[in-house]
Amino acid sequence: MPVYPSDPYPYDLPPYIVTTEEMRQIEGRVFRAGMPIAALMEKVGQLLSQRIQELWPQNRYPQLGVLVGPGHNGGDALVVARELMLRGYGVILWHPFRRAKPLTADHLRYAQSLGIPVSPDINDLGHCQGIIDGLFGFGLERPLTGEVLESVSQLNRWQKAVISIDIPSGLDSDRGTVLGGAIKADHTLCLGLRKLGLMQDHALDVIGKLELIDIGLPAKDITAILGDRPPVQCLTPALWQTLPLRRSPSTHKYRQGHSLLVGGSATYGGSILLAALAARETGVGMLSVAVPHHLKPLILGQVPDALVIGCPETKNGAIAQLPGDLDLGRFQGIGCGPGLTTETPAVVDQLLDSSCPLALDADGLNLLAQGDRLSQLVHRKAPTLLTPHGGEFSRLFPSLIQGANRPLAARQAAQETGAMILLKGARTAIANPTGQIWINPESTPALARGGSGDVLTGLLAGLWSQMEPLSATLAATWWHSQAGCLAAQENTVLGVNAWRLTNYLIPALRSHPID
Ligand SMILES: NC(=O)C1=CN([C@@H]2O[C@H](COP(=O)(O)OP(=O)(O)OC[C@H]3O[C@@H](n4cnc5c(N)ncnc54)[C@H](OP(=O)(O)O)[C@@H]3O)[C@@H](O)[C@H]2O)[C@@H](O)CC1
Ligand SMILES: Nc1ncnc2c1ncn2[C@@H]1O[C@H](COP(=O)(O)OP(=O)(O)O)[C@@H](O)[C@H]1O
Ligand SMILES: [K+]
Repeated sequence: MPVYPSDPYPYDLPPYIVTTEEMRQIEGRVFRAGMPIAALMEKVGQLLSQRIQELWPQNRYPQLGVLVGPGHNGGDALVVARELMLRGYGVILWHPFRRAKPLTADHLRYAQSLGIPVSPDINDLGHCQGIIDGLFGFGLERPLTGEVLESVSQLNRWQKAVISIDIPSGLDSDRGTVLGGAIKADHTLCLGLRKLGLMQDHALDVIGKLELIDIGLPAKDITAILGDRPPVQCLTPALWQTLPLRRSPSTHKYRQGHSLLVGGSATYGGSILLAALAARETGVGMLSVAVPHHLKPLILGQVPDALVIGCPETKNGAIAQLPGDLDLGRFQGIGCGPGLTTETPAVVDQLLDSSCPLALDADGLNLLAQGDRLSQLVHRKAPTLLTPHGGEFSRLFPSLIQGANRPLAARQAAQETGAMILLKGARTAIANPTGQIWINPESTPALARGGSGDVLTGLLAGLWSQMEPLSATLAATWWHSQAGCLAAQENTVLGVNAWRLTNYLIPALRSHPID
């Protein structure tokens, strides 16, 4: 199973993610330059037909139902319907609309001239093995209603195999929200460039497996529209090449970075251990772990190569303070938060006051949300990363409506705080203060369990001591989810506990050739 769908991006552009408006502007340049709309539609239809035949061989999918909308998404679907019929598939069209765009109307008329049946009744598609969804693409402007909505619900109840063209119909192509109702697709064949709405956590159950179909949009048209904007793009396997895997023979441990992890408590002893186990897989030269005194034997027992700093502790077994002689200037990457509890804000204040690159997670974030710490963050000079999951993000940034558009909310939070924001989720979004956004297109629900985030914090702390912070953050996020995917592949989606995840970090790394 390819862990990452092959990305047909031949023009070495970043794998951009676009808004509906940006897509329209790019396509507008192509049409103004002379590409006939009908020609592009025909090209798109041929590309889609080829891919659908690979996904749905005729012997297993002899009868196909095609949903034909009133716009060019419907036009695409009609080209596909005709081409598949000519290749021997049984095809029936569903088109309940009274009017359609001229090009779509022409294709409908031609399909009918070829004898392809058209019905306004969705039940006439009940015998089909597969449904191709060409109802709406990025032109959907308002919620589905009436008969269209009822038919979409009926179709979803059938639970047939569904391939959506460009976007599952009913989905808002920017926000990924459902407008009244939406087709639930097994595959979404996205045309040309990924739409922002397809990268939203809440849309994933509707999208199914997302594939990009290269329709030959010239790089010059893409960069003409996107070039001067802070890009929104996907993480890609190229990140494997950025990991610090090349070492000079003459290196020594002090040249491979020194990271510090701060956390752990009587209530939460394991999370800091998980972070430490992950940090050491990054090959960091030295790893220090500051924990309450009573946890020192636990860490030493499991991570004997770590320098464990036993800290004075509160009566509840949390860190009361960092040792006075701890020189934070020795560290090039600090990860603070796993299992910390919110008992001792002074620990976070001390780290925030330091000039160290700092990643705050879990209770480190909950303490940051208290008082005016967050508003002061913009004055911090050293690189700072916040790694909230949805709940922590809402506590930190209650005014930012992340639900509808998590990547844009992360961007706004980054611009407000001057920190990098890694908003964890099914499609983790990373934003930096200049407005750039990266979205991880590939992960696994196997990670949706306690401890997964602690492993990420360890990777971040370990890589921040060896790489430039942004590259380290992107690489850690990619590495973390790829390890999760590999672990799920070999242990089922239920078998990826955080401890096992730490044991899949090196196998995931090893499974990708390093040039
Ligand atoms: N541009 C190109 O040539 C290319 C485009 N491509 C393909 O075309 C898609 C974009 O095409 P599009 O712009 O025609 O929009 P699309 O989503 O097909 O239809 C929207 C239409 O539906 C209507 N409508 C809206 N809401 C409605 C509702 N709730 N209930 C009922 N009707 C509703 C609305 O009409 P209205 O009623 O608003 O007048 C509008 O006309 C794109 O996703 C890709 O697949 C690619 O092939 C590349 C080349
Ligand atoms: N449905 C999902 N699909 C993919 N990744 C997920 C999903 N749910 C959570 N994750 C990932 O799992 C990790 C969970 O982190 P977090 O909630 O902080 O866990 P904890 O703090 O308990 O360690 C994050 O990296 C997140 O991106
Ligand atoms: K569609």
